[in-house]
Order: sequence, then C-alpha cells, then structure tokens
Amino acid sequence: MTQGADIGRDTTTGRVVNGEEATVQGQAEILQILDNFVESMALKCVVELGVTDALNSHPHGHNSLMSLSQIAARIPFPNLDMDRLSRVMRFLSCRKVFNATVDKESGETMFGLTDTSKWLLTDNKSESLVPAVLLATHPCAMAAWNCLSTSVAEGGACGFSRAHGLSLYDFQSKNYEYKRVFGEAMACNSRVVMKAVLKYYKDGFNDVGTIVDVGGGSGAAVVEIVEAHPHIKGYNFDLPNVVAGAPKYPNVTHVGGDMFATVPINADAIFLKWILHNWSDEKCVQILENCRKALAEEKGKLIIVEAVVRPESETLFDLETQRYDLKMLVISPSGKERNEDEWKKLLKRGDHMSLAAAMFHIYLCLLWVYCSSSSLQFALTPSPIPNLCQGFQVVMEIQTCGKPIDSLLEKVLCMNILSSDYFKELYRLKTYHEVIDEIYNQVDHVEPWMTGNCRGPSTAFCLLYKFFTMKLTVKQMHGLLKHPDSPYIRAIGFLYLRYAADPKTLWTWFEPYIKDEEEFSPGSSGQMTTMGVYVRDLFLGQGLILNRKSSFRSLLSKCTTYYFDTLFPRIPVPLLRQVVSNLEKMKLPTKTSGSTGDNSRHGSDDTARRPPSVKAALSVSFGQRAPHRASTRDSSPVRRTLPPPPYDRSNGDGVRSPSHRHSQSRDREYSDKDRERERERGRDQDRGRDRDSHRQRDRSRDRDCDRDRNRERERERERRYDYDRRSRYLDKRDIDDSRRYRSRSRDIDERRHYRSRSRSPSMSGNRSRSQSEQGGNSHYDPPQKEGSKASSNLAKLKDLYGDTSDRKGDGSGYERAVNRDSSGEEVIRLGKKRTLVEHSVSGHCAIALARLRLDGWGCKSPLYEDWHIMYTNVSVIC
Ligand SMILES: C[S@@+](CC[C@H](N)C(=O)[O-])C[C@H]1O[C@@H](n2cnc3c(N)ncnc32)[C@H](O)[C@@H]1O
Repeated sequence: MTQGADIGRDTTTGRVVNGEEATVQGQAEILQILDNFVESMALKCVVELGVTDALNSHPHGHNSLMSLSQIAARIPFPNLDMDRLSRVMRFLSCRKVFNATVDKESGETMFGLTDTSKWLLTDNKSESLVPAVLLATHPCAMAAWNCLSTSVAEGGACGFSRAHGLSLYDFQSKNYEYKRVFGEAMACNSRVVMKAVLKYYKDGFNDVGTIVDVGGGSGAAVVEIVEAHPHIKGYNFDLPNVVAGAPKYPNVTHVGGDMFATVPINADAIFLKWILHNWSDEKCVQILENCRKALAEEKGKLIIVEAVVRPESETLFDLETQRYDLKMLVISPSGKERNEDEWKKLLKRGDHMSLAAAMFHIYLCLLWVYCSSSSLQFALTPSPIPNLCQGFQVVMEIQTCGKPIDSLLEKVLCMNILSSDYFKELYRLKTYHEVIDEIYNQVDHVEPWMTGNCRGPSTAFCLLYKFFTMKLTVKQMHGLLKHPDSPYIRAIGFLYLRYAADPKTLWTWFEPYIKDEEEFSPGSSGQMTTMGVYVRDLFLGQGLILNRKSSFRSLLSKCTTYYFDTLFPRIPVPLLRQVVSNLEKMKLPTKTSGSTGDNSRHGSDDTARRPPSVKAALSVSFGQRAPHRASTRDSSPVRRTLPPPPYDRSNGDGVRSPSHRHSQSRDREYSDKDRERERERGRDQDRGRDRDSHRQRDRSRDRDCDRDRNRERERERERRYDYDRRSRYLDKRDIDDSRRYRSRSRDIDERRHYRSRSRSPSMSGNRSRSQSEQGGNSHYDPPQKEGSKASSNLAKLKDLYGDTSDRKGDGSGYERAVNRDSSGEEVIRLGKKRTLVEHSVSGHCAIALARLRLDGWGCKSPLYEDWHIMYTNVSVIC
C-alpha cells in the first residue's frame, strides 16, 4: 500500500484501501448516487401498479408471500408484461424493499412486504408515503430538478419557476392535478409526523383552546390535533385555492387567506409545520409577525415544526434533511433548511419577532419522525429553547373594541371593499411600509366612498381595511399618526383608531393631536381643515338624531356618529361627555366643524337615516361594484354638496384653501363635473328668476355686481394658485423622484404633489384672512363655486322672506341678524315668524327644525333642495 494521495477509505466499511481500490470504490459510489433515480422510479412503478396493495391483500395476512402470477392476478392490468414486472421486483428485492424467496417446491420466486414496503401501502393512510413517492417523481418536479444547475449558476429564479414559468404555489393554483398530488404528499407527511408531535408534545396542547395551522394545506395536521384533543377548536389556514378543495373535518374550520398579509384568526396557539423552510428570513419575519399578532396574549404559543440541519449524520434522518435543503433550493428562490444557529438568528431578529418571553414559548421540533415507535431515532425538542426568548421586545397591540374586522365598518361599505378589485389588488402589499407607500401614492381624500361617477369604496378606506387585516401594533400606530410624508397617512391612522380601538382609549390616542395644525382636505370637496379639527370631529361627529317626538334624554340615548355618509361606531355617552369636558378645559370648540361631513340625519332608525346613495349601495350584490352614485346624489341632500364648516377664528381652524382645486383625483374630477352641472342648472334658474323679479331689480343688480366682483377675485386666486401649484409641483417632483411608483392612477405625478405636505403657511394665512374679510354671510369665501351658490341661496332666502340686515334693530320684526350664538354658531333670523329653537342640544337640531319649518311654509322646492348648502355654518331661527 502506498502512502499519500493513493490512500483512500471505503466509505461503507471504513477500511483503508489502496489507490486502485479507492478509484474503483469511488466509481461505484458515484454510480450509486447517480442512479438513485432508478430506485425512485422503480418505487413509483410498483406504487402505480398497486403491487404493494396486492401483496397486502393475501388472505393470510400481509406477512404472507405471493408469486408473481398471484400478484398479477390482483392488479388490474390485462396486458401486464410479466417479464418486466419480474425485473422490477428483483431489483427492489435486491434493495430490500421486498422480500424475495424461492419456493422450494415450485421453484417460483415468492415476494412479500418488508418494513420498508409497508410504507408504500395506500390503504394504510396513517403510515403511508405513497403520495410522497408520487410527488417526488412527478414530471413537474423532475423538470424543476433539471433546472438546478442554471438556478445555481445564475441565481434568481428557482428551478421550479424556471421550468414552469411560475412559482410553486402559483403553478398549483393553475394546475389542479399537481396541486392535488402536492397536497396529498403534504398530508401524508403530516399524518406521520403528527403522531410523534402528539406523542411527545401531548401536554403542550392541554391549555390550548383554539389553534390555527398556518399554511396547513388540506388540514391533515390540525385534524390530528383536534382528534387527539377534542377540547381544541382547530382552524386550517392556507391560500384560498388550497382550502377550497380541502376535505371537511369535524371541529376544523378552513380559512383562506394570505399569511403574509395577516393571520385573521385569534388563537391560543399557532402551528407552523414546514412553512418557514420555504421562505427567506425576511419572509419568515413577516409570517412570524402575523402569527404573533394573531396569538392570544399571556398564553399564546407558537409551535414550529421544522428540520434542523446537522453537519454530521447523527441521526437516521440527517442526510434526508440535507436532501430537503436541496429540494427547497429547487422549489423556492429563498427557501432553505436551517441549522440551529440559523434558527436562533431568525427567531431572535430584533423587533420583527416581537415575541415577549413571557408571552410565548417557542418550540422547535425536529421532524422526520416517520414512525410512532420511540425506538426510531428522531430529534424533538419539546421544551422552550431558553435563549430564543432573550432580547425579544414586548410589542403591544392596540387595545381594540373587540369586534371582528368585518364588522368595524358599515356592512355595505365593508362588503363593497371586500369585493372591490382595488382591495383585491392590495393582496400584493405585504408590509406596513408598503401600505404606507400606497397611501402616499394613491390617497387624496379620506371619505369612505369614491366620488363622482366612479362609485365604489374609496382608496383610503380600502387601505384602511388593509390595515385592519394587518392588526397594527402600538408602535406602528404611532408611526402612522406622526408620519411626515402625507396627512392622509395620519388621517387613516386616526380612522383606524376611531373604528377599531377601544373607545376608552381614544382620548389618550387623540389628545396629543387635538391642536395639530397640519392642513389637509379630508373630503373630496377639497375643503381644507387642520388635523386637529379633523381629530376633534372624529369624536364630535356624534350627531344627535332628531325626530319630532324626541325628548332631550332620548336624543342623547340615540347618539349616532356619522363620518361623511357612513355610520361611525358609537362612543358611549359618558365617554363623550368626558371628551367634551376635556375640550372645554382646553378651550376648544365642542361642536363638530363639519370636516367629516354633515351629521344631521332624519328618520326614526339608522336605515331610514341613511342617505339615498348608501341605500342604493345596499342593494349592490356582493362582488359587484357599487352603483353609479351620481344618480343617487341628486336626491341626497347631504352628499350633494358638502357644506363648509364654521370657521373657528379663535383657533385658526377650518381654514379653507383654494389649492384643493388642483388636488383633484380622477374620481374627484367626476364629482366636479357633477357639481359643475348642478351649478350650471342653478345659474340658469337664477337667471330665470332674476328676469321675473322686477321688484327686486335694484337688489339683483347689486348682487350681480357682487357676483362679478367675487368671480374676479376668484379668477385672481386661481391664477395665483396655478402659479403656486406649478412651482411647488416642480419642487416636489424632484423630491419624489426617488420614491417608488405604483401605477393605479394615470395622473399619479399630478396627484402626488397634493398628497404630500405642501403647506404654505403664508398663503393659507392670507387666504383665511381675506376670506374672513369678504363680507356677506359667511366667515369664509369658498374658492369653489359652492360658496357663491350658498350666497345666492341666501339671496333667495332674502328674496322670499325679506332681507332685513340693513334694517337690523329697526323693530319692524323683519329682522335678519347675522351673529354668533353662545356656541359659536352663526344665526340668521329670517321672516316674521320666530320660533325658539333648542340650541343647547345641537346647532343641527336647530337647523333640522328650521328645515321642517321652512318645509311647512311651503318653501319652493329648488330652494329647499339647496338648503343644505347653508345649514352647517348657518343656523336659522324662524
Ligand atoms: C410545504 S407546505 C406545508 C403544508 C403543511 N403545513 C404540512 O406540513 O403538511 C406549505 C403550505 O404553505 C401554503 N402557503 C403558501 N403560501 C401561502 C400564503 N401566502 N398564505 C397561506 N398559505 C400559504 C401552501 O399552500 C402549502 O400548503
């Protein structure tokens, strides 16, 4: 024997061999490795022919032997080639898959099952690997292996994607047969592994009431758990197309969804088996975060069943684990089997994991437990791994009102969101930051519905709902509320809290922002307000429902909150009183400014109170878009024109900026067209009435002059703002170049400018000053034409009931007094009759009563229809 390079070692026996022997040995070994596929394909052959089941069907039991002809008689292939079958059986017997003995009497070879081939029985579901054989040898799987070398050489797409042009799970959603084979293979593995998990982790399930198997496939694992522990309610959560075909099991509910978006079931325990090995650390972090959010505090338990790669073959399955690592490499661009250090690193990753040591026990179970017999080797770590729990931050979730997310919003709105194409598209957004980017890029108002002809839930509310599904943490919420990029990101944060948070916590959340000065336009009308006013209105939008019989007490008990057209969750009256008292202490208005739409509704119940537009939407069947709301808009006094809020001079709130005109989104443009048509109609009527109204000619002329002056002022403002808009747009575009683009909107650049903070304090200051300086009835002179329409309505009122403003205090009884009542509301007195209206309840009661009165007076219908334009900033005592 020579020394050095010629010396080798027989890997089977460990015997030292000389150079020549070593070379031959190497050749044999490489051939053995190379030809391993022959074993796989031979296994597939006997499985597909049903040979193992035939052997198992011997009347004397599965240990009995059968000749080839006896086997052939039990398998349904009339043209079976006996010679070929005998060669396959001979090879597998050689590989110890079957027993093969020669019958002394007949000389025939007799075959029987072994402990190995018993795993290939199809009727022994709990201990069968037949589906695994069929998956591993499936042509689609084999094709992926043929792309292994290119995927290694080039990086990027995995072998499976290269072979099929789709990721594994996308491919399955299109290829039913492969999905079935894959699902059955997962299920068969589950049944096997679950035996061991249930045996060795038995007590771990005792304190679990609900468990979710995340990525549970057909539910084979969770059903094992609930069968062994009948007190547990099981949920099987997987992609919608996967659970759609899952069998029904008692005590197991299938839920479809995307684990990267949310795990939508709150549970005591989450079971994650063979999920994390499919994904990169970053993706695992998302899954783990979503799991944590779904877990119950205090006793939440995350049970991870995965392989642990070991450098040496210490156990029977260590080599198989390494093979699996390559399987991951082929089917997933970033999936891998991890060693212990890698697991620890992943599970310890700072903030993402956010697991509180006290809250969770993490169990890393190693698998490959293909038998329930404890005599077989396996590694299972059925106790918390202590050092995994170190350094995890305690991240609290927002204290919620406890309602399921699909009942936070009005049902019709929720249904429309869930069925909207846009919301479905949001599936692609996986992280909190991605949703924020989307808000930044797409949102330009925070009304619940789109405006104009293009009806459906608004972008803002679709994204709000997306956040609901993600269950934001306290830290994330702070990030939203203080976000520097766009007021709409902040507004959506406040809306999230208003809808989802426990009302008891609202003041604590809102209080720091109650005087926030950032300007933005919550509604699609472009009416500007400050964040502070908006936040206060989210509380104070609690309009009191009026009907003729209501006593003050009953009014209070019927407190209902509206947000634009939709209902807000009610805030209990004691809490609301506390808020009002806090605001009073801060010397802030305690009445809504109207920045979140008008809050007065009429009728005896919620349904009756809904504006017609919403009622129309209620008839939309699930899965369709909301109807064209412009048609319903005309009949909706609330929706048709958004009234301006009272301008709170003391705080500088309620400032309206003409710049909103330039921040119209596509859907807002539709609504503008509607509004423009309405205004045109109104102007026609004005002109007609002016012609007929000889007795008012002088006054009309004055009004026309005023109107001309207003128009000129408005044109001037438009010129200024166009210039301002263009210059700011150019600045902003430079800043924005580095931001990621999304392509929902055609005019995204245009819109982006307005979504960003582009406040111009000097401009808005001038504007508000000039607005308040422009006489007339209003504290403000709206740059949009609704304002002039309001003025013209007031003029019409004056025409009808007499304008006594110039004769104020002359004692004639024809009195028009423009002043502020004690609550800061403007009061106009019109006509001879006066009725004292209960102002202490709400200015809106006064308005509503006034409307009834006017109606009773036979007020002309065009005027009546336009009445709402005025009524939020003007109370009428008549
Ligand atoms: C390797 S299989 C494991 C199945 C099962 N846990 C088991 O052990 O048998 C991975 C599972 O994750 C599911 N899955 C993949 N992407 C998912 C997603 N985004 N949301 C939910 N499930 C997903 C697949 O459909 C598949 O059932």
